[in-house]
Amino acid sequence: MNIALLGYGKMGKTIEKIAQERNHTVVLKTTSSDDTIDLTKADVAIDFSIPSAAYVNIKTCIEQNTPVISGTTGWLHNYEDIVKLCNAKNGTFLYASNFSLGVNIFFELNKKLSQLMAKRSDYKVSLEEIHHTQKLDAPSGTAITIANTIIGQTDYNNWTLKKPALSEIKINAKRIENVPGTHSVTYDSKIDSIEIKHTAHNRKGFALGAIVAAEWIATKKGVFTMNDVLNIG
Ligand SMILES: NC(=O)C1=CN([C@@H]2O[C@H](COP(=O)(O)OP(=O)(O)OC[C@H]3O[C@@H](n4cnc5c(N)ncnc54)[C@H](OP(=O)(O)O)[C@@H]3O)[C@@H](O)[C@H]2O)C=CC1
Ligand SMILES: O=C(O)C1=N[C@H](C(=O)O)C[C@H](O)C1
Repeated sequence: MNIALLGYGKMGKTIEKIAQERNHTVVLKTTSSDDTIDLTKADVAIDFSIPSAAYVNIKTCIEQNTPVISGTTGWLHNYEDIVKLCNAKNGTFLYASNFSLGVNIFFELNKKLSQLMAKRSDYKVSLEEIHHTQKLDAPSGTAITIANTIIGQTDYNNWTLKKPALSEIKINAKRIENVPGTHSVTYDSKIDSIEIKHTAHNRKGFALGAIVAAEWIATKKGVFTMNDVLNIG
């Protein structure tokens, strides 16, 4: 498969290595210094760029009729626009806040736990995410996915980085040098605590998941999620 990498930073470089190990060819790499994207040679595009660039990158892929997956976080206020464009152009698009298999299993645990805790008003939920200090957005896209799942299953109606109201989920976003990504969900009562936690030891899980998703969407049409790729959920 010929792959275009939109964004060639920490993730772009890790994805390139895994793509080559799986006998794919990287035919294009773009960074902040590229004004144009020519996808003529690409079978699929993978966007891991920055929040302010992702929308244009994804839109360009759809307009050039190239299946695109995006792992960039912090641009989701434009997600519905992309879905509309993709459907109108009969294109192919997949977004995931986290491509790693481990986190996608963790998402399912979070869903099940939130169902079990839904009516347990003696427990208060909170989230913590820890990432490296270069990260541009807070909270992480993964933490937002986790919080939205809990909101969908319980009486919580919002998440916040600030002091939470009773109906809000507090997200603690910590920035520590070199941490690839750690997420935990804690339910606290006066009697005990229940915690689930995922710790990424490096970026290989994110990158492998992105390549597997790119292989999967290359021949499909529509808007997809990692649940479609991994057949879970
Ligand atoms: N969904 C998931 O599983 C994961 C998501 N992420 C997300 O992926 C994104 C990238 O992460 P990471 O690789 O660590 O970040 P980096 O900062 O290491 O890399 C970002 C890259 O994007 C490039 N870039 C900036 N503007 C543009 C543009 N207009 N077009 C194309 N490329 C551009 C930068 O170029 P330059 O060097 O010139 O500035 C750089 O190469 C983040 O949003 C992060 O949250 C990260 C890990 C996993
Ligand atoms: O910026 C990162 O590094 C990561 N970003 C994603 C997020 O915001 O959830 C996924 C992963 O945790 C690493």
